[in-house]
Amino acid sequence: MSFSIKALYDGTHQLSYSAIAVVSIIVLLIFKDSIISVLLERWNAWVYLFRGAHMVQSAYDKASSRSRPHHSQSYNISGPDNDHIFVSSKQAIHDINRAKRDELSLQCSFTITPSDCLQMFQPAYTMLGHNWKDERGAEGIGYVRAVGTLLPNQLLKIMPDMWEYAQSTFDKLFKESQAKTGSNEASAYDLMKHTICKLNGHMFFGTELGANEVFMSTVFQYNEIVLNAAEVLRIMPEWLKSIVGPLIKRYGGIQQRVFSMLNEVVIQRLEDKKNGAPEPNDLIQWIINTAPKDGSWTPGRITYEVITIWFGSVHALSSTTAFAIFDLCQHQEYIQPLRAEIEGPEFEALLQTTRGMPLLDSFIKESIRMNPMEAMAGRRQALKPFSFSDGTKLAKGDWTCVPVKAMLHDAQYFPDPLGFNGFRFVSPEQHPETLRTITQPEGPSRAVDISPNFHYWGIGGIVCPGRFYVAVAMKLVLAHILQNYDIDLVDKDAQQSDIWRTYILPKEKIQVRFTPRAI
Ligand code: HEM
Repeated sequence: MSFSIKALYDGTHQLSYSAIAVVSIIVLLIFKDSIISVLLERWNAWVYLFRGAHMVQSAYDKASSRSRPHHSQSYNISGPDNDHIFVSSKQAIHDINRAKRDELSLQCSFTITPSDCLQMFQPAYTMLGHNWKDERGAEGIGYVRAVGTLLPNQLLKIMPDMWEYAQSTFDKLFKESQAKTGSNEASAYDLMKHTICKLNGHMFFGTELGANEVFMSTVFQYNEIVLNAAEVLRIMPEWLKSIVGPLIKRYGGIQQRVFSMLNEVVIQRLEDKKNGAPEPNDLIQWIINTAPKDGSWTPGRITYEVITIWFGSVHALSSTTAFAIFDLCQHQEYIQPLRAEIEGPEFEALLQTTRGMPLLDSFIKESIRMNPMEAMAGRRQALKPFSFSDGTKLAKGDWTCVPVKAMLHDAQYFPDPLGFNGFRFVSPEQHPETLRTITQPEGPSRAVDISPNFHYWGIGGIVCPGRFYVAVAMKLVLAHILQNYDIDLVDKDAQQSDIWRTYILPKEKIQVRFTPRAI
């Protein structure tokens, strides 16, 4: 055996081992603080993968206990990809909103915009290598008008079909599950993923593809692959990613099939538009109509835009609806007043106006408040050094965001923050006699409203334009279930969510008993 540290080698291994040990201990003692902090940081970054949402909450609790109300201090949380400096005071959020475009990027952290794609979906391997420019707006934000203006404007027209799909899809899926398992018990999350996929399929892809069983089942599989594969790829070092990524890209030819089928429709639609043919009412068409006017987008580019919005929409909506089903099971006292609302004139008002059903709306908002599927919102990156009014500083490249879940569970904004008060967002006069719950001090509000305490839909310049559709889709699906089934959790004590990074997702294995009602 030979040693490279010759100076420590005196001919007897015994002595050289001891010398190395002594030197190592001295080095460790001198650099102990830095070594411990590096190890802790790395350790925390990995713990973050499994407990990110809890870490955000406990750091928020600590910071809040040190500060005056409404002045919560900022704090830093390290993740494997990057650190995040969390801010939550009104002033700090105001600082983010008034930041100039060259100070804080308007990149979007959620599931939809180009930068999300780059980080969350790993498009190089999950979207046939589509190369997005990593800046919101770099290639136009027509999609915001498509989803936030054209879709709500058309909701009234597409709602009768949505209602039809909500009913027929859920019942069909339930019967299939019943036939397979011989019982009324089924995974609520799985049922919601399929139901929402069908509902959204109609709104996104219209009659050509929305009603095409082959396309819809392929796009469902594609959804599952992208979300799971992208997370696996995100934690891999680059060299391993370059080996595993191409395998995912080729997996079953699914990406290619979805792309080709959709792209074919886009090409046909562009042709029809040139010829002045009547336009269908779906997201493919709205994206075509809001693409840059200079015609710089190829059919492929339009196809990718539709696919990206598709992923975020199905994933977020099915998780949120599954959580609402868990809440209905756990808080059975709300079922009777909600059924009364569905069976009364309010449901008709919803179908006539896309608005209405204040009790169900409040229940959904409370479910969202209790189970937001993300612990952080409003992520922005400092493009140059940036100072908040309270002195918190961001160096160039740092990320900042808002601890959305912790704020939704904070008593200074929501009385009885950890209690489920399904009708807290309607006025006390609207509370059914049998069920009086506490209300919000600021007065009634709707699930889609944005307010200084409710950052669930994003903050400042980037808020979810799909939220109007979300509210309608959830109301229709929940109304159908409430009207036609008694529901019940099979295991009332089971943990209902999984945490991955700062995402909080419903557990797939949670079974709900859907007992058809004799109506
Ligand atoms: C419950 C379901 C949903 C939740 C919780 C949700 C949440 C969000 C949030 C928090 C943002 C802002 C991102 C940020 O600040 O980092 C966002 C953006 C966005 N969402 Fe949603 N979303 C949902 C469903 C949908 C649906 C169904 C659609 C499409 C139909 C949609 C389309 C979009 C788009 C296009 C953006 C980007 C907005 C922009 O860049 O200005 N979302 N969403």
